[in-house]
Amino acid sequence: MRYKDKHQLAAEWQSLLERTPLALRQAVETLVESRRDIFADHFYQVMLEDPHASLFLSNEQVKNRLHPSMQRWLSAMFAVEHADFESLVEQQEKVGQVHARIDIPVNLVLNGARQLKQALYEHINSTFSAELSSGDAAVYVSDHIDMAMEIMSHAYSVANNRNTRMEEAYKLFSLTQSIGDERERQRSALLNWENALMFAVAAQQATTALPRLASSEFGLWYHHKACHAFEGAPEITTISRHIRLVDEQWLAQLGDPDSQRRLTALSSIRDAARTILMLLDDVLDRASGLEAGRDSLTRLLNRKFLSVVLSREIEIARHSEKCFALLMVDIDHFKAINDTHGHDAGDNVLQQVASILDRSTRGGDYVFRMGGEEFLIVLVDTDQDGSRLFAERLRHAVAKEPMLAAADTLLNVTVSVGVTLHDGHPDYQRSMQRADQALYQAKRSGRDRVVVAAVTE
Ligand SMILES: Nc1nc2c(ncn2[C@@H]2O[C@H](COP(=O)(O)OP(=O)(O)OP(=O)(O)O)[C@@H](O)[C@H]2O)c(=O)[nH]1
Repeated sequence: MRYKDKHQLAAEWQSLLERTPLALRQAVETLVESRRDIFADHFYQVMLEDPHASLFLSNEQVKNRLHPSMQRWLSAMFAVEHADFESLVEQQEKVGQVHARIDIPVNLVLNGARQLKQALYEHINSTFSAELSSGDAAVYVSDHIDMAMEIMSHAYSVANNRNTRMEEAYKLFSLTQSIGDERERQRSALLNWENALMFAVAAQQATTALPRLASSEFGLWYHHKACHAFEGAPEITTISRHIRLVDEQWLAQLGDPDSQRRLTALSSIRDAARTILMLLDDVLDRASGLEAGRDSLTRLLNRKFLSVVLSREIEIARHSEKCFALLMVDIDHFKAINDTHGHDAGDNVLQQVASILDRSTRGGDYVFRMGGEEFLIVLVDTDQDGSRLFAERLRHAVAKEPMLAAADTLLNVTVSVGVTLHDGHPDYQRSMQRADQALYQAKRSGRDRVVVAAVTE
């Protein structure tokens, strides 16, 4: 069932607000505005005492940024006038998405909300005058925070499910890197089943003893691995339907006393096997290219697995002395290569640069093609000096290798590199932005250079 849309949530929130008398809302707004720093302080103090929560909050940058944003959130939540409830809903969704990206457990978020409510109740009780019901104010505060939590939790679970599916797909992809071998193996497994079936038919075996496609070597691989790895692909539903048709309909019809019907069944089975092979080829073709995680031109990882990789590296960095660096690498004046020598020449250059990046990195590093002529290297187990040195070596390696753009065209190509170290902040998008800015600076200051972004506390 679909969850309420933004419009419904906004309307629900508005009616919640309108149930509370204006004077009471005004009093809560005044209280929140005058003490929002106290509430934010209380929140951090209590949460930092929780060893699980402090993993996410103890970083200096989190404190510096989240403290003011928590205060802004409180002000927005308890404003008397809300010009636009949909944007209030969107704000909560964004918070939920950040929580998912950071991978903060939902119980910690709920605990945080409870702590805030507690602090608000205490201040309401101690400051409200007799003519304003502190009980009603507490209900109002509680309903509002619950509403925000409901929206955050939904956004969190949507994003979290996506992350989990991505992670599983990534693991499977790493396990089944050799799509070519798999294709051949399953192709012959399906043909083996077909041969075994023909043999059994020729030997006039009872229909109940005929080999079922679903329990054949191919059927088992398909059910246990392919369905999982390629979940959601349209071909999967059709292949499953064909397997069912074969097992439940055509095999039974092979025992029909009418020879014409038996022949029809045999040819239907053959057609079904051909269709399955064809559809499987389509799925595997896509899997060996872009969708499985590798960019089809350069064979580098494509950015869809970036969040899986960075979340894991952040988790590793949390428990180790060593850090990782992000290197944003961009080919200089690439458009001019395309414009002067053609798109194919551009593609050749992209492949050669990608190959240098791949060769220059160690087994534990990751190289992504972010799109166009931009690449991202996740350099593991490094520090500021190490990552700068690596980036400089990479820049030299590209500059000194003439690129074969076409049979008779050798080009000198350079790259600009923006480098940054992961700063301990649980949200990797911040480091990505820093690397981007460093790259921008490298471009602005003349290209063919490395700029290392300082990690500011
Ligand atoms: N051949 C080829 N070109 C691509 C591909 N993807 C993107 N491009 C082209 O890459 C060019 C990138 O140009 P810009 O973003 O202007 O950058 P630039 O010319 O490298 O300039 P600077 O980055 O500022 O040094 C565009 O012309 C894109 O069309 C691809 O897969 N193959």
